[in-house]
Amino acid sequence: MLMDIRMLGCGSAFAKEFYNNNAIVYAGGKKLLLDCGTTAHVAMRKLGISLPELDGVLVTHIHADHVGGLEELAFQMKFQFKRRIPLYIADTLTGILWEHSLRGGLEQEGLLSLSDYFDVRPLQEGRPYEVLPGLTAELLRTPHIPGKLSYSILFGPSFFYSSDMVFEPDLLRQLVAERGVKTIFHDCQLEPPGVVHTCLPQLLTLPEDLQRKIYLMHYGDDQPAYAGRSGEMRFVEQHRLYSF
Ligand SMILES: O=c1ccn([C@@H]2O[C@@H]3COP(=O)(O)O[C@H]3[C@H]2O)c(=O)[nH]1
Ligand SMILES: [Zn+2]
Ligand SMILES: [Zn+2]
Repeated sequence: MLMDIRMLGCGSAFAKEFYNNNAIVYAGGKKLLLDCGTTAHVAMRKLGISLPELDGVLVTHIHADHVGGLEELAFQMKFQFKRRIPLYIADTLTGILWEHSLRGGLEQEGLLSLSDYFDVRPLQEGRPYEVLPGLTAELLRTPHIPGKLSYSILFGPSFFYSSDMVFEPDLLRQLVAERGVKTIFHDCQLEPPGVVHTCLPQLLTLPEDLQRKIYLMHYGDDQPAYAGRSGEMRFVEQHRLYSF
């Protein structure tokens, strides 16, 4: 077994029935928090996961449903648990995360940078890094919002986790054909048009053998109405443990 993954939430940014689309990745007996949105701390509490259990946090891009819980993570780790947790993030995003998102809350006398709170591990796109024992993560820049950096992740040899991204059918085909990807967790806006996300009707145009590899996440509160309407693709269930 390569890795396990449990979504803390599968909801879109504004979903109220589902938590933010964040996850815990398990490998080698360790835990990686994958994005840390506004609802991440409540969702972890529901699952009985306490912050000292985390062995790292990886951030895909800077939207509140993916980074809105980082201030609490930083403060709790700094002052309550007295630990600098590894923060894996694209090298292009470290400055933006601090200057445009976290600095307002975290900066104080003696604490002037991201590194004062986190053990920052900048990742270069296209290179694999060991983020948990025996598990690598490779960032792939994928399009989301015009002018905004966002990175999807290839875990190990065969698990692709989309960040928020627009429909990129050629990339999905290439990942399977050339990179050996066997499983894809993909964001999915249920109703078109897919302007900054991939929407379900677009994913339904993919060939069935590719659809069978895809699990849908980052969906809206109306997801139950789509049961049986996702072709060969399955919806990820939040809090369920998946092994790949
Ligand atoms: O140009 C824009 C920018 C943003 N948005 C909305 O804001 C949300 C931010 O989080 P998200 O990336 O999960 O989803 C985004 C969309 O729902 C949008 O519709 N168009
Ligand atoms: Zn999002
Ligand atoms: Zn986003």
